[in-house]
Amino acid sequence: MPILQVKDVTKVYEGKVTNRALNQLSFDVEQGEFLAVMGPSGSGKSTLLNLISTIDRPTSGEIIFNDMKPQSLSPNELAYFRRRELGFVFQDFNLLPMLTVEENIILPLTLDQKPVEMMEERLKNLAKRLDLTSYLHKRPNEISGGQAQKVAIARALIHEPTIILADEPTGNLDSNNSREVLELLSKINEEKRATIIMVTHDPIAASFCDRVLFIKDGEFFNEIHRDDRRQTFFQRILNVLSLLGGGQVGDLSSIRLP
Ligand SMILES: Nc1ncnc2c1ncn2[C@@H]1O[C@H](COP(=O)(O)OP(=O)(O)OP(=O)(O)O)[C@@H](O)[C@H]1O
Repeated sequence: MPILQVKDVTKVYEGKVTNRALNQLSFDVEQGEFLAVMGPSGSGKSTLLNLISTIDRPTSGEIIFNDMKPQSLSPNELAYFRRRELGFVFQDFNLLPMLTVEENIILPLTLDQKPVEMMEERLKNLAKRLDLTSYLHKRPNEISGGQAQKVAIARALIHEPTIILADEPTGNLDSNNSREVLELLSKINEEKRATIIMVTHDPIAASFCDRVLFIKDGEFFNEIHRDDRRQTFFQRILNVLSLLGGGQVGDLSSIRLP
């Protein structure tokens, strides 16, 4: 039974010009999968994340989450559902500058008024696993971008969500920090069987996933599974991207992955 089902989802933005951002898109995500979503600019990736994260509603079609339809929830139930079931990782980290690293990480539990012992226990475990212990008392402006993204990942994990949604999580990082963050996401995915959906423009980032779903003009274009070495998977991702158009695949095809 898939953990997430996107069924015939269409999203039309009405305005002076009607814009069909997604058109009858369907796919499933299994528990424990690490899925990348790729597509040219304007292909509907952010729209899709907004629908999965219940920030917006489809015009038609359904999104089913663990056998449940979030669209049928009341606004209050929906806010709780989002806080409880989803973890978010953004390109620009979205840490609160006035809070310490530690306070940022436990924020989802603070908002849910969880017991202090639970917060301390989970914080201690995560900080150790993600190697954050030495800067827990610093503020976001006192740490590097790579460290900030690790803090954001810890915050996304602390309430043990059903799905982690990551929107270009390496978009603001250099290649070393990107690799560290992607290795961390892979480790969390493998060890905790956490389900991760990651939107990315970066084929190297996508090569860390189990599957890549490609969309074009709001429609399903292709999907490929990683059943071989990462280098081969990376080359296959580049092949699909070159069919999709709009990238600089030629510059990347000679890259050897570390
Ligand atoms: N709120 C909105 N109102 C009207 N049109 C929108 C809105 N949001 C997105 N669109 C349009 O829907 C289409 C898909 O946009 P979306 O942002 O989902 O693409 P994307 O694949 O995430 O692009 P990018 O990679 O550039 O972030 C685009 O044509 C965009 O202009």
